[in-house]
Amino acid sequence: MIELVDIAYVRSGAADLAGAVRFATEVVGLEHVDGGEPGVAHLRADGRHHCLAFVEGASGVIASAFTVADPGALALAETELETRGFAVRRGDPDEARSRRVGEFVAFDDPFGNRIELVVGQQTLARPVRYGRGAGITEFGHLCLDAPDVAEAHRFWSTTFNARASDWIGDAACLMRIDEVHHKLAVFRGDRPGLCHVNFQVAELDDVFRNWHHLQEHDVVIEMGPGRHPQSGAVFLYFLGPEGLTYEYSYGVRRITDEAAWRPRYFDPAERGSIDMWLGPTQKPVTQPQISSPQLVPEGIHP
Ligand SMILES: O=C(O)c1cccc(O)c1O
Ligand SMILES: [Fe+2]
Repeated sequence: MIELVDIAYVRSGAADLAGAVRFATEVVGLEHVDGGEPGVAHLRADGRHHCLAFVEGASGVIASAFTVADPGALALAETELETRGFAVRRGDPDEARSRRVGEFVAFDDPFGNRIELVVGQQTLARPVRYGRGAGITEFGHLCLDAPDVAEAHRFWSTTFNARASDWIGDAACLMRIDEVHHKLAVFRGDRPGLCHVNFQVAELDDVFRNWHHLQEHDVVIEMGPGRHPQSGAVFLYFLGPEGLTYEYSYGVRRITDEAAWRPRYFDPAERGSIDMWLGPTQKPVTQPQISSPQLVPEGIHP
């Protein structure tokens, strides 16, 4: 079993790189860390050098990354994935540099989501220069799509150390890799892709201030403000450029008594199973996984 220590970043293709960066900084509130790398923009939310990278090119998610403990753990992970029949590719030094990691490997999950396992993700010592006072405190979680959520849970909980914290029937599984209620979620969707990236905010008020700010800037609100009964977080989903859905949330549950926690099974047909405030619900837009032919420069295919 491979131990995931944390989420690291999402890498996403942007047809309009400047527009994606403008939205991520001025609307979402992230910092643009200028890495002097043409065609790549790094966005920062917390101590990590970045948790979101836009790469100029076709829109779509390129990869979602998780941290493992150290190079030894990464080498073991590589072997373990190969033993389980996955094609694994080691990133080359230029690719690792662009990701601000020491080393990484890439593979596709059983549903076609490109996953990267990394070690040595850079931390920046200086405080985050948030693009706007949205109240962001950290990169909270990422959510992938898969056609079979139970199968996705089986994959993440047997190959990796992910544990189900809660289920929304066969529509979603929320999984933890540390005390946070979930750092990884899988939503049911026909095709692989990134359902959303989540940023935690400091106060309840931030969610509502951000809601007004988004409305003033004509941003498409996909769902919320509402409260998820699973993590207990107050949330707001909204659609950014390039088909990327962002979520702000406040007040995510921490599971401190690991042995005592039992996952709950919410009924997706119950009104309120995703929003206790019974707001209008719709599945957030998924940013499709970039298909492998377009991935050649970035991809794992020889
Ligand atoms: O925070 C949650 O509990 C949650 C529940 C359903 C869907 C989500 O995206 C969530 O973040
Ligand atoms: Fe979420």
